[in-house]
Amino acid sequence: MTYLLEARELRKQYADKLALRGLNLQIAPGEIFCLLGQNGAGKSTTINLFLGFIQPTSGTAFVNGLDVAANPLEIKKHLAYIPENVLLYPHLSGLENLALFSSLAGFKYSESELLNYLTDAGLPAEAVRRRVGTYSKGMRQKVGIAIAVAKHAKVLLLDEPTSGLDPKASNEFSELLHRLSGQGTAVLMATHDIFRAKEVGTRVGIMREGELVDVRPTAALNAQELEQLYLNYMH
Ligand SMILES: Nc1ncnc2c1ncn2[C@@H]1O[C@H](COP(=O)(O)OP(=O)(O)OP(=O)(O)O)[C@@H](O)[C@H]1O
Repeated sequence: MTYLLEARELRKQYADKLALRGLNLQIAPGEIFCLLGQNGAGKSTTINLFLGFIQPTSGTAFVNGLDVAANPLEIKKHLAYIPENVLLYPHLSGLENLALFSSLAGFKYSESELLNYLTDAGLPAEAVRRRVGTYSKGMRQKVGIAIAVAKHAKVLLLDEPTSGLDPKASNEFSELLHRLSGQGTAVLMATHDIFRAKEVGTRVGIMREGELVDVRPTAALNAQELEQLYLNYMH
């Protein structure tokens, strides 16, 4: 099987900090893998290596079977990145942002198709023509998801996507992820939210000091057991 995301002995040394110590990870289509770990554990470094934002010191990150370092442009077609604060053009509407980003990815849609993507992602109809500068964080996340779906991204990389969202928005976000994973999208999500990880993830991985110290299928744990497991590793 071709994994949509794979890390082989991935290492990242910053000037004076070994941030990732030989990560091995495989994420299949339809999986939602949640990375848990304290501040500084190496979660964002992992995501940034898959995005090609930074270069590995050694080892390889693969997206859809392609070495990220050797195919920096090609892999971007397969990826959508949703950070805590989705970066959009604030002076453009949600509709205009979606039109712009999907055309940059090579897709031209009619207005009604664009509207469908936005409403499917849960953006209220009243907001679609409003400037993004007036949107809440949850609304920007929804535009981010609409962009991911419109560009047919096979992989979603999420860094703290639900941090600061209210419970309803966070729950809607989880439902969207479930829907996308049902269609075969692979998701890697860094989060501090153990409850959300248990609820949305198919597997959770616990990172400590640049190492993946435990990986579990979420179905095998309840939220309390997961919290206990996490805390045990943090001592
Ligand atoms: N550009 C950089 N230069 C030097 N050190 C860095 C750099 N980026 C990250 N680090 C260090 O690498 C380690 C891993 O950082 P990383 O951001 O991956 O952690 P994280 O698990 O995402 O943390 P958080 O939960 O706070 O986002 C930390 O010790 C951090 O200080």
